[in-house]
Amino acid sequence: MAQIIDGKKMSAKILEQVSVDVDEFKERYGITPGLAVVLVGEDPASQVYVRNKVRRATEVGIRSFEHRLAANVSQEKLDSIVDELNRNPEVHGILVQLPLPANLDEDKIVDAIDPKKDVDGFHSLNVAALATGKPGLVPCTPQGGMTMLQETLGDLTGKHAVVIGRSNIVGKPMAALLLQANCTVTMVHSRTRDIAMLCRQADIVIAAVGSPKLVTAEWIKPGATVIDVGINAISVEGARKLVGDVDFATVEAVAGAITPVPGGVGPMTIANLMQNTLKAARLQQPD
Ligand SMILES: Nc1nc(=O)c2c([nH]1)NC[C@@H]1CN(c3ccc(C(=O)N[C@@H](CCC(=O)O)C(=O)O)cc3)C=[N+]21
Repeated sequence: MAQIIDGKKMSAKILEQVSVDVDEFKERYGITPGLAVVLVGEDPASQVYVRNKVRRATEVGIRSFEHRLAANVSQEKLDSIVDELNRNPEVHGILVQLPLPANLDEDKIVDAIDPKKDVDGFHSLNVAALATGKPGLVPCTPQGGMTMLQETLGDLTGKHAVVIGRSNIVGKPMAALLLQANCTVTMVHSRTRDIAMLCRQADIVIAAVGSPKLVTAEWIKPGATVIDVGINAISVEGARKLVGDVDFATVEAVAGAITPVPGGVGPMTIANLMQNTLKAARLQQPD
């Protein structure tokens, strides 16, 4: 039976520290860190995430600014809101909830955010910084996965990590962080031949594809650490259920350690968002 890596507990610890650090920041600069969340459209899952982010922000003493826009908002309108948030000195972090409706240009909006306020770490300059090992804002979900790995395994040097999925928001930044931590990194994706064979060689498996229960016990080397980034809403006997990309029930029996869904990477993402907001607020102070 695998050790369950408790993202709820781990994120609570991070949030406690952020709360202390926010107090210190307020004391030092006389400023409250601010996070703006922009939500376009009415996707119910997105609304849940945004509500959670706002709640956590309040808990740690970060002021939040919510912008809810109709799904048919124009690119110009969205651009002008981002521009206004860039210039607002009370806003230190800006998050535009993705995905955006198809008529909007996601890359353009993300690159319009001031890189110092880019708490998602999605701006081209932050992507470049991560790829070249320079300081910058790091994407929250991959950072959360790394914290879970380091808390569980300690030093990751020499470990073979297989990342399933090559998205810009999880797979690629995750691979960059693992590489930075001296792992040997293999990336596998929909066009990879024999994913199962490659995964079985991994000390660490990161599942980030958005395919419910894709990873089964036969893919996992006994004792390996499994980080499940998938958040898939499925319907079980008419009820909405959240499952990951990993078939938890079977994999748990072989893995050495595993993250659950819910209660795994999700809460870590939000904790890191708060950490990034404070980091961004510091970056924007003169000294
Ligand atoms: N610009 C942008 N940045 C994001 O970081 C971003 C985004 N867009 N779009 C959507 C995804 C998804 N995401 C989640 C965050 C927390 C949980 C989370 O805390 N989940 C809880 C359960 C929540 C529930 O019950 O639905 C858990 O796993 O335990 C889930 C998903 C951030 N995202």
